[in-house]
Amino acid sequence: DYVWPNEEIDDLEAILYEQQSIFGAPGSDLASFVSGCSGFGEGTRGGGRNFGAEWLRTAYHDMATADVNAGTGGVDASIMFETDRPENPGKGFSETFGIFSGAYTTRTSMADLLAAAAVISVGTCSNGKVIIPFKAGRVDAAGPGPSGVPQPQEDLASHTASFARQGFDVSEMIALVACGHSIGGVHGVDFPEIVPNPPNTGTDNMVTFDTTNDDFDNKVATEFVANITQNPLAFGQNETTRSDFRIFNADGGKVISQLAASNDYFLSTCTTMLERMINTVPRSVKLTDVLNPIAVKPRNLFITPNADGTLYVNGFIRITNTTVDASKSQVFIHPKSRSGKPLPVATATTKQGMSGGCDYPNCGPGLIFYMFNTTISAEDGISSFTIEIQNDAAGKTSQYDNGGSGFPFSDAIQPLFSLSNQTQLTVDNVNYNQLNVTALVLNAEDFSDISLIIPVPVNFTAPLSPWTQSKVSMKPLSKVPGTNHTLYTASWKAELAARTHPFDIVATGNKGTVSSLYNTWDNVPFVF
Ligand code: HEM
Repeated sequence: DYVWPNEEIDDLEAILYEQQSIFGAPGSDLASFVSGCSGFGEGTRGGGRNFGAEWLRTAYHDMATADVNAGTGGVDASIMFETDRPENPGKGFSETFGIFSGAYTTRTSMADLLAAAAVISVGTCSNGKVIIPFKAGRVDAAGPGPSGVPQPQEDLASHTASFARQGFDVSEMIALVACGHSIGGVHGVDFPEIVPNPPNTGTDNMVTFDTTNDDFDNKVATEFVANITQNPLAFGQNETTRSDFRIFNADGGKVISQLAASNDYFLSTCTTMLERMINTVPRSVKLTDVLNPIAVKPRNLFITPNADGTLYVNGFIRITNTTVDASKSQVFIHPKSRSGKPLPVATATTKQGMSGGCDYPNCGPGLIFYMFNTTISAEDGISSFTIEIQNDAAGKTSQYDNGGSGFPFSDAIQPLFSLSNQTQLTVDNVNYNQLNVTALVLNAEDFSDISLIIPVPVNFTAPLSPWTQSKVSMKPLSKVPGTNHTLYTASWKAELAARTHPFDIVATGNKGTVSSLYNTWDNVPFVF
């Protein structure tokens, strides 16, 4: 059962189900990039690019070098090191990386993001008819893997062998290729031997696989079977590159006819095949259970000291509309003090506009954001809270205690966003991000080290790099009058390429460690 916070799934859960949000990253609506399947990218490029198709092709090319018998390869983001290979032409890969690398963190692998990209792509392009169950836990490759993405000029025997290596038999190969080639098309700029490539008029000279290039549907099969297809890999000018023709006929045309006969059958087959595709991972990788939208999830929590020895505590709780009914439920926050002394109960409220959820149907429930605030004495402090919903969506009263010990939230150490800021500066023609953080630390004398820690890539110029820590020691600023809290401050500066990875504040001493982990820059005011 879910316990908050969960490093492995919190961000991916937001990417998948909190596509529309009152907050920014990581749920900053990656799905909007593929709205309508093509996404606004097509508009700005004058047509011819379909972001949904690019994301799906990227996930497949990442997986396609898997060797399931050896237990190697699969969705591991090795594709990021492999785009200079002849088997991986086109800008679809770099466009996909460009969109998703903003969500790549120490907690979310690029491989999980590429799998999520496939899920969101197909979800959007099918208008919610294909919802691929998503598991997290993929691990990024440290470098390129073997080559082996199937190419259109190869013969059927080599395609059959290639798909067998990936774990798909002939029938499954036919289905998986039909599913993939339901959206997008072949671009003349990348494959001039397959489709005409006159001077590019801004469409990259795309010829689509079927007449519904931004609908994930079985037209690719119906038009093939009816012999009216425009699919360049089936009846293109170049016979050698008619790989779809050879593959769709590999079993005498049985599977492609079944896929053509029923769109429902096509969609359910593709759900199964694509789920297997994204779950093809190296043997050493252990995936999580299938993710589901989390019913009650704290989203942003803040503590601010007042001048009179009290602490102002406020925050947001995200609740699914299958759990809460905004029109009649009442939501209460029960803070738990450090001292053991009872604290007043806070009422959480929502209002119009404080809602979110998915961009496309069937992806997840509606989400309602509740906010609360309370003032507590700094002496009592806060260590956690529980949530009570009266008259919930089922008409009952329910308590949410996060698996028993409450939702952890402590004034032992917290960044003070109102006293922090971020800025960008240029020194000697190099652009930097700078973060100036002020933090609240309780009983600072207990600690020998208080640091601001920000993960940065080991290698800024690699397509995908593991993380290392950039650590800055925090300096005491002043005591907060009437409390045992001290303000600490530190500044961190790094080249823009280091990006704004969420930051940690950690204090260590011989009595133990306290930390406030994974604080988003979105809450830090920007100063110009
Ligand atoms: C023998 C196997 C396959 C071959 C030879 C093949 C070949 C191709 C080629 C040549 C293109 C044109 C790319 C471009 O111009 O941008 C393409 C596009 C595409 N392929 Fe495949 N493919 C195969 C299997 C698959 C599979 C299994 C999937 C996914 C399940 C897939 C998904 C896609 C998608 C979505 C596009 C459209 C990309 C876009 O419009 O940007 N392909 N494929």
